[in-house]
Amino acid sequence: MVGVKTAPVLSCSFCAAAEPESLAQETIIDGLDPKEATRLRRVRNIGIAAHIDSGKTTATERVLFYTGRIKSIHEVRGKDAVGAKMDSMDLEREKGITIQSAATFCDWMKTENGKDEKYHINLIDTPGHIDFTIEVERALRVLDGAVMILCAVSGVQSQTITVDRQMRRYNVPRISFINKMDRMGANPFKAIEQINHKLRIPAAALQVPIGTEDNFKGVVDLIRMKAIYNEGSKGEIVVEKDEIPESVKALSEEKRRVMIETLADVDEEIAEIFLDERTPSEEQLKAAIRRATIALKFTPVFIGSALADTSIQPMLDGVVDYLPNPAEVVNMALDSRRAEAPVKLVSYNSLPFVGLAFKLEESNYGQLTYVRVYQGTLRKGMNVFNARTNKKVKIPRIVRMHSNEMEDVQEIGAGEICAVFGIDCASGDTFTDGALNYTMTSMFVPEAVISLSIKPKNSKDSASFSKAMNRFQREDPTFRVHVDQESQETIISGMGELHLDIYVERMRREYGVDCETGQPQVAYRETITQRVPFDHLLKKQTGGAGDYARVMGWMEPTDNLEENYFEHQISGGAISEKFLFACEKGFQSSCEKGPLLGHKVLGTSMVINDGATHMTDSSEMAFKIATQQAFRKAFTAGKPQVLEPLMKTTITAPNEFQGNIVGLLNKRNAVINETDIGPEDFTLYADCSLNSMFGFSTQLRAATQGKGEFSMEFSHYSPAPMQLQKELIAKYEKQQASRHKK
Ligand SMILES: Nc1nc2c(ncn2[C@@H]2O[C@H](COP(=O)(O)OP(=O)(O)OP(=O)(O)O)[C@@H](O)[C@H]2O)c(=O)[nH]1
Repeated sequence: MVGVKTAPVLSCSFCAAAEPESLAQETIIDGLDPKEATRLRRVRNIGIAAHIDSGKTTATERVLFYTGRIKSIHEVRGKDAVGAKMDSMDLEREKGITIQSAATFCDWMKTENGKDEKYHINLIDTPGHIDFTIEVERALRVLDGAVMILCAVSGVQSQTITVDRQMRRYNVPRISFINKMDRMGANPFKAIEQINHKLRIPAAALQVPIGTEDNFKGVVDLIRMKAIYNEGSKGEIVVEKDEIPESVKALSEEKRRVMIETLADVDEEIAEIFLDERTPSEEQLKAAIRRATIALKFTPVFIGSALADTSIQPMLDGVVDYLPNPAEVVNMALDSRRAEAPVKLVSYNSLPFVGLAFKLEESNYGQLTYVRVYQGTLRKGMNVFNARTNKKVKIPRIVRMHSNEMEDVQEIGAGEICAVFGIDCASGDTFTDGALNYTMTSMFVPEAVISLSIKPKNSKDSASFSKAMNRFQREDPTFRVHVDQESQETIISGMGELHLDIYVERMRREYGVDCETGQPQVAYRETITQRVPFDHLLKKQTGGAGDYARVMGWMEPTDNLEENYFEHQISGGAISEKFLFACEKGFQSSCEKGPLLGHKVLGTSMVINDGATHMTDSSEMAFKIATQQAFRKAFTAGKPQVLEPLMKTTITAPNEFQGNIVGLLNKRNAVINETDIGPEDFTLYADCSLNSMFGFSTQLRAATQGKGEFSMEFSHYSPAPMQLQKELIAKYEKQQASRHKK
């Protein structure tokens, strides 16, 4: 069985088109040329994703140290004030949070059957905070597997649930690592129980801890039944002992049984062995764990403490043993020459090149584009085609990234990740060598839900301000900038307050521009609820050439609240193609700023089915304006309403606070969809309007003695309560009136 990796939009059509049988044929590594197979077998592209502060960066620091990529370990917010390698931005080091995902690579020597085998691991450390979720999305889009880190005390937290959703969206197999075993109250089995029940993915420990908290010394490997300890000042020496300490012998036997039982539920071979009451061999167990993990049916769980330098190396062995190599994941593209038919990409160096630009970053040497090579080889000096723009570009320089440092390389093979300089493109563009016309589906970009007005305090900084805005927008598809035509204010929008704050701060630090910002605003939408016919004539005769355009048709709500739609049904040539195009432009620009509040229009369609043109007075401008005027009139007559963003909200807290939290949510008119009550903690899933969630974190803290936490993710737009609509409209009208007076 193989994992099929697609972006969400196309997953259904791909699943329908791709029979598992035929997929398997082309992706079984043994079918490849033996040299390619050996190379690919030793490559892993993985990401590390988790709830905020679970220890992703701390664990990555150990991985880099043990694989020899860095010479010493520096802690996140450590006393030496250096900061972890992967948090390379000053702001990240100060705040101790990861903002941008950082890519690196390392080689891991694994001893197999007494022989040392070298594995090449491309690794991306992603941010935990929901506001930087696009970084996780784009990493998961191009990675073949992931390590999901959980805290041994907190277990599955609100953001773990979001990360879980993202991993499912891109069909990413995962191993789990329960970190912070040295903390007071550490309980890995509670966390495993939560993975099973809250995330609903079968999980079982492959290890049992030897001691906990201050006494955490190592782990028992349940497959080989050996004790594993770390020695040396930084845990760099792994010591294996056949002797399992008496204190954990019974627990190890019990958890080994649980591991086999869990595997028997998800793997046929182990199920048979289990039913025959035989004992599976080490090889059988490892093969079953690998099969089930890659098939997304199971997650093996490792246990350790990154800060205490304990049991990181076995987790790295787990990456190699249980996460897929690039040939074991099916990646699909669409063939534009064959009506966008789905095609499988094969990680063969000798095939025509196909790569995906998944992340852009401004560096001191120009724009850096991260590329995942899915097929063929990317060589320095070669010409590649951007499938979106059809433009040819030469690849001047290829580097492998090591956080903010880079290493030049001549070429990069299929299944690998690199960065290139000097190509102009957008995030999500597909590149090919021109022989193929393939495009890859791009990643899911969540809606921006918060906006604020911004301007430089000092007008002399305008040029740097624009430069920074352009750069941030190119790099981050969830960060948007526009100028409000009426107020002439620059408005930035993004995923949350922290997201926008970070950009304001980066503007100051990286470009020396201090900014003034307005109050954060919710990104409302406007829509109509009724079908309205229109017949609008624009006619101006003021001497000389006049303006003439007549447009007829109707406007109505669309079935979904996801987009707007324009169509013309003109047959007799009453309006020419050129003018119809101007009408469409008029419609699009009207949708940018709705009549009710000046927010974007959503879920509205316009059909033009008749009209009139004047021989001399009609122009594109006249038709554009006529359409805008018709839009305004029809929209106002179509019982318009304000839509507000509803957020999928996940809250976790100890059980005793359930009443308080339900009270808080009721006050906000939230819809509680589900509550999971565990032995100590509960998780509550609700839809809340973003507007009602300002200040929620402070109230949640107060209501739970600081023990509750929550995360929010945009879900959909829904009509705002009548009272709020009235207030918002009245406020907007007042603003408009005072603007016109001025
Ligand atoms: N006790 C203990 N603390 C740890 C461990 N691992 C990490 N920490 C601490 O937890 C805090 C967060 O660690 P990070 O590595 O920054 O976590 P992160 O998941 O990368 O954080 P974000 O990227 O901001 O989400 C830091 O203060 C670490 O020192 C551990 O094994 N034990």
